[in-house]
Amino acid sequence: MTGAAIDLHGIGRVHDDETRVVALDGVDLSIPVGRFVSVIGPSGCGKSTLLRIVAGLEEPDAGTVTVCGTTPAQAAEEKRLGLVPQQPALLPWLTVLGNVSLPAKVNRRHNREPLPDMRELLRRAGLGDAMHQRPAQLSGGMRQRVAIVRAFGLQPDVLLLDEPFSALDEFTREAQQQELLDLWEERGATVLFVTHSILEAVRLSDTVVVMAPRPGRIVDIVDIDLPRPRTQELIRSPEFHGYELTLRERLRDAFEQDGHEVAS
Ligand SMILES: Nc1ncnc2c1ncn2[C@@H]1O[C@H](COP(=O)(O)OP(=O)(O)OP(=O)(O)O)[C@@H](O)[C@H]1O
Repeated sequence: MTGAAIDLHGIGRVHDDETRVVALDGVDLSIPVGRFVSVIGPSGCGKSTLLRIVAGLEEPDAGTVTVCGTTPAQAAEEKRLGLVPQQPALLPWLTVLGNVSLPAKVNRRHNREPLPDMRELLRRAGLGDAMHQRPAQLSGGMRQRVAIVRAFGLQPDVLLLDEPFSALDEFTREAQQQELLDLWEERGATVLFVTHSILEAVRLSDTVVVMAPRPGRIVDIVDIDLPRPRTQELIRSPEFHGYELTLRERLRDAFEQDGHEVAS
């Protein structure tokens, strides 16, 4: 597949409760195949709504959305789409191995590539010893890692992740970021990744999309023109720091537009 993996044109979404919050307004975004794109922005600027629309879990009120050249519903049906939500929804009565294996067992996949070895994926995610435990026996961070392995296990063309590492301590977070990058590079998947962390966005992404709230919209798109792998040395470099500063400025603008005062 070539061209855009995700294409959004004029996306609008108003939540139809009494608040009539304009969660998204006039969102245009085209993400080429294989790109790693992060979305950052103040709380409530519509990041999760955007992800849910791409995942086909919510319908936009305006505009069009295409995923892998088709509708989100069709892409999801064909298992081209994987979603890691903010709260991992694991089945409590299944073991970790059972949880990550289930989607591939119950769904027909769009291609005939052999399924990955789930045990191996779990070991790589540091969950080898937890394979036969149930979700209730795991920490929040471990549950989130199970959700990531489950999404990757389906080998989707497009992977959507909503703040997947926010519950992890710093070192586990770094290890999981690396694991995600390794899987992304191996698979050539397109990734749309929501985060609140500027460092995480610069470390992982080809492109960072900055959003602002009320109405939720895209205010900037910044390409991260840094080589990979993004080593600790690179992370400490002036070039890396320059991108962090740029994004911090753009985010500050987004906060101020939302009526917040930001200390300098
Ligand atoms: N189901 C819903 N019903 C009504 N309003 C909603 C609903 N879901 C989200 N909203 C509102 O839409 C706006 C965008 O919400 P969304 O969750 O997409 O933001 P976000 O940028 O992901 O926030 P956060 O960073 O806090 O997760 C917010 O004002 C939120 O209150």
